[in-house]
Amino acid sequence: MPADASQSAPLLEARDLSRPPLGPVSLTLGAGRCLAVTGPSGAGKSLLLRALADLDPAEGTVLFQGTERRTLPAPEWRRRVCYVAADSGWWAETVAEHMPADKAAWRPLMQAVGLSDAADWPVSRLSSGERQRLSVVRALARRPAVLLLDEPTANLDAEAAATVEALIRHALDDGTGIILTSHDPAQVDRLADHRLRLRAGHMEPAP
Ligand SMILES: Nc1ncnc2c1ncn2[C@@H]1O[C@H](COP(=O)(O)OP(=O)(O)OP(=O)(O)O)[C@@H](O)[C@H]1O
Repeated sequence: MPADASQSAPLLEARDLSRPPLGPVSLTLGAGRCLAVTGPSGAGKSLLLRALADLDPAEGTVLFQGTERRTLPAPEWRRRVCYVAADSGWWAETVAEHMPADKAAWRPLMQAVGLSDAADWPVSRLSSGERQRLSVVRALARRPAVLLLDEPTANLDAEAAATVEALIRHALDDGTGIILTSHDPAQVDRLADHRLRLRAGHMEPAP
């Protein structure tokens, strides 16, 4: 049985997704639902998120609201299905240069993660925890329909992690579908409606 995090029509659906050593994996995700992908280090969690975002070549079928991934140009797909790495890249000089032109889309999010002054900061000064919080802000500011969060609080202390979890909850309330990986069972309990457990690239039945 595929892991099922859908409530109504699926936002995202994967059928027999495979990218050795990952797969085959099948799942569905509905609007406003959160699917947690768990499993030991090296189980294939990041490979799964990257395959869903079309960042690596993969076999199988992935659909966004019934539209197959291969029928859409990659940038368009990634606008809808947005992957946020645990340690994502920053290429321009300042934080603001990575954000959309509409400041209203991201100023409140920056404030929510305790970084209201960070817009003019050079990216070279960012700590790993600041980078991680701002990566989530950067992704949410573009309002993707599906957000794929790879260990979104891995570099954060409890207080900063709570601000990111609050953003995640807010996005879920707004109807965003979220798939996250986590090594923190308590976080999975707090956020996830459904779980998918991987081991050595294969789906394990939920405990
Ligand atoms: N490009 C690649 N080609 C072949 N194997 C890869 C590739 N990238 C990663 N792997 C391997 O696939 C396995 C799964 O990697 P992945 O990064 O998805 O693990 P993970 O579950 O996210 O682990 P962690 O919890 O440590 O982040 C690992 O054994 C890794 O070495």
